[in-house]
Amino acid sequence: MVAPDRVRNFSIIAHIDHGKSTLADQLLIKTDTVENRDMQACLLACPSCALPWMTTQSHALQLPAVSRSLAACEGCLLVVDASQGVEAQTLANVYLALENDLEIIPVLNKIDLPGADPERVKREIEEVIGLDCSHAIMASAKQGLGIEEILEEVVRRVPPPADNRGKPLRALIFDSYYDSYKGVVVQFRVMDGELRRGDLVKFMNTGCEYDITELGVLSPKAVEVDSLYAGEVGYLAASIKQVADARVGDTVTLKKQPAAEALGGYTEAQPMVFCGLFPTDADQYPELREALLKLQLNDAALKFEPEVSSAMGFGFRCGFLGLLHMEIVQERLEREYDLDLITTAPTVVFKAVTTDGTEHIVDCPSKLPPGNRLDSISEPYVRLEVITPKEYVGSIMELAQQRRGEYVDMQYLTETRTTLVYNLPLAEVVTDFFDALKSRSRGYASMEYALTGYRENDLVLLDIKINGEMVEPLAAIVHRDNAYYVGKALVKRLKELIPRQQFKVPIQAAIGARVVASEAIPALRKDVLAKCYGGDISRKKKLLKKQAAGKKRMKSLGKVDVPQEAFMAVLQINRDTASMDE
Ligand SMILES: Nc1nc2c(ncn2[C@@H]2O[C@H](COP(=O)(O)OP(=O)(O)OP(=O)(O)O)[C@@H](O)[C@H]2O)c(=O)[nH]1
Repeated sequence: MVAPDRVRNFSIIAHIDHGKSTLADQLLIKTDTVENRDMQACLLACPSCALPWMTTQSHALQLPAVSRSLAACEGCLLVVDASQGVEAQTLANVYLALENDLEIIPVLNKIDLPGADPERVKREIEEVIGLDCSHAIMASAKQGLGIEEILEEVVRRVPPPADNRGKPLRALIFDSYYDSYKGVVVQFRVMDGELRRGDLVKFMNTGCEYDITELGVLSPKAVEVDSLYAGEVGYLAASIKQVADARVGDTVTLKKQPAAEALGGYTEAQPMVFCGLFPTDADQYPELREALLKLQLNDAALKFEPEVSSAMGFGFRCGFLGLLHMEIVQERLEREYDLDLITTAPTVVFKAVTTDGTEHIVDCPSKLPPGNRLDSISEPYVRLEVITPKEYVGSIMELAQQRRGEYVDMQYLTETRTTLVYNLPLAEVVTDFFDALKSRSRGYASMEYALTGYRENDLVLLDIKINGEMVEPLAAIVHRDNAYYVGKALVKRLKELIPRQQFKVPIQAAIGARVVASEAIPALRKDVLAKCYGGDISRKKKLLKKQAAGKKRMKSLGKVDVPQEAFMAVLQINRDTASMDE
C-alpha cells in the first residue's frame, strides 16, 4: 500500500482534439520510467479518452460519466490547445471540476504549432474562467515538452486524498467495461474504508451483491493486489454479467458492514433518442436480437424492446443517449454482426397527457394517443451554449431561431469570440444542428448542451400515406407552425427517393383527417436497361450492380419498395425548411 500522502488522483479535461489522449499517454510513460518516484500519481482518464473518435455531440451526454471521474479526483489538468483557445466543452468540464472542488492546473498544449499563441489563450482562460494562469504550464504532448513539469505541479498542487481508512467502505465506480473472461471490470476510487480480495460487496444503488474474484490497480497494466484503501484507485472483477449491473456513479460497500449512505451523483443513463431498427430480411430478426444483447453487455445506456409494425414487420425500438450513440450502434450492428438494417428516423421522447389526465411517454410518433383524446403534448428542452468567433454570431442566431430557439444570453468572451446561449427543443438539436452550426461557422463554433426539462408546445402528428396506406415509421411529431412546410417538403423528398413502380403511387401528408400535402410518383414506363441499349456491357453491369446494392436497403411497404433514405428524409426536411423561401 502507498501512504495516502503520496497519492495524487487527478484527471484531464479538455475540448475534443486538444490533446487529452496524447498527453495522458506521455504522463503514463513518464511516471512509469521515473523510478523511485516519491509519489504515486494516479491518472483517471475521463471516459471520453477511451473513445477518441467521438465528436462533440456525444460529450454533452457523457457529462454525467465525466463528472463521476472528476468526483473521484482531487485535481485536474485543464488542457487547452494553445492555437485554439477555450471551447464550449472546456467550459462545461471546468464547471464540473469547480463543482467537485478540484484543484485545476491549466496546461497550454501544442505550443509547438506555428499558430500557437499561449499568451492570448492564457488571457482567455483568465478572463473567461477566472483561473489564474501565471503558473500555467506550456506543453507539447506530441513532442514530450512540459511533461515532467506537469507531474511536479500535480505533486505540489493537488492535495493527497483525505485519510478516511477507518470508515465503512465506500468506493465510487467511475468506469466499467465488459471483458469476456472476467465479466465486467469495474474501475473505482475508494473514498472511505478498505476493500480486500474475496470480500462480499454490495452495489448500493442496484442492490446487487458479488464476491470479488480479482482486485488490482491499473498502472496502466493491470497488477493484482490484495487490498485497496481509502484514496486509492483500482479495479475489481466479480463475474458481473453486464455493465448495467455496475453502473458509473454507483457506490460499492461491504455486505457485512455497509456504509449508511451511498455517495451522491448516481443517475441512470436515460435514453433521449429513439428509433426503430428492422432487419431488411425478416429472417435476421433473431440475429439482430442476439447482437443487441451482446452490445448491451458493454453499453448500459442502450435500451431496446421488440417492436412490431404492420409496415415494417418485426424489429426493435431502441433508445440511445444521442444521435452519435445511435450511429455507432447501427454501424457496429452492420459491420461486426453483418446485419442489413432499416433504421427509422430518430425521435425524442414526448410526453402526452390525455383528456382523462393520464400521462403517456411517447418514444415513437405512432404511439401518440389519438387527437380527440389528447389534452397536451410536451417535448424535452435543452440549454445550448455555443462559442463562436464573433463574425458568425448573426448566422448562428438565425439558425437557432429557425430551430425554435429562444434567446437567453450573449456575451463577448474576448474581443474576438462570443458565447451564445439558447433554450431549444431537443428535437431540433438531434437532427442536423451540429452540422449546420459547423457549416455556418466554417468549423469554428463549438457547442455543448444539457437537458433542462419538458415544455408544453403546440405539437401535432404528421402522418404519411403511401399508396393509400399509412406508413407509421414515417410519421413525425412536429410543431403546428411547421407542419405544413414539413409535410410538403417531406412528400416532395419521398417522391424523389422512392423508385418508380409499375403503377402510379400517391404520397400524402396529413394531420388527422386533413391532407396537408400530396404528390404522386408516376408509373414506371421503361425497363431500366432500355436506357443504355447498345451501350457497352460494363455500363449495364454497373447499372445492375447499383440497383442490386440499392435493393439491399429496401423495405417493401405493401406493394411499394421504400429505400432506407426515405425513412431518414424527415431529418433533412429541417434543413430544407431552413432554406425554403416560402
Ligand atoms: N502539434 C501538436 N499536435 C498535438 C499535440 N498534442 C496532441 N496533438 C494532436 O492533436 C490531435 C488530437 O489529439 P488527441 O490526444 O487525440 O486529443 P483528445 O483531446 O484526446 O481528443 P478526443 O479524445 O477525441 O477528445 C492528434 O492528432 C494529436 O496528434 C501537440 O502537443 N502538438
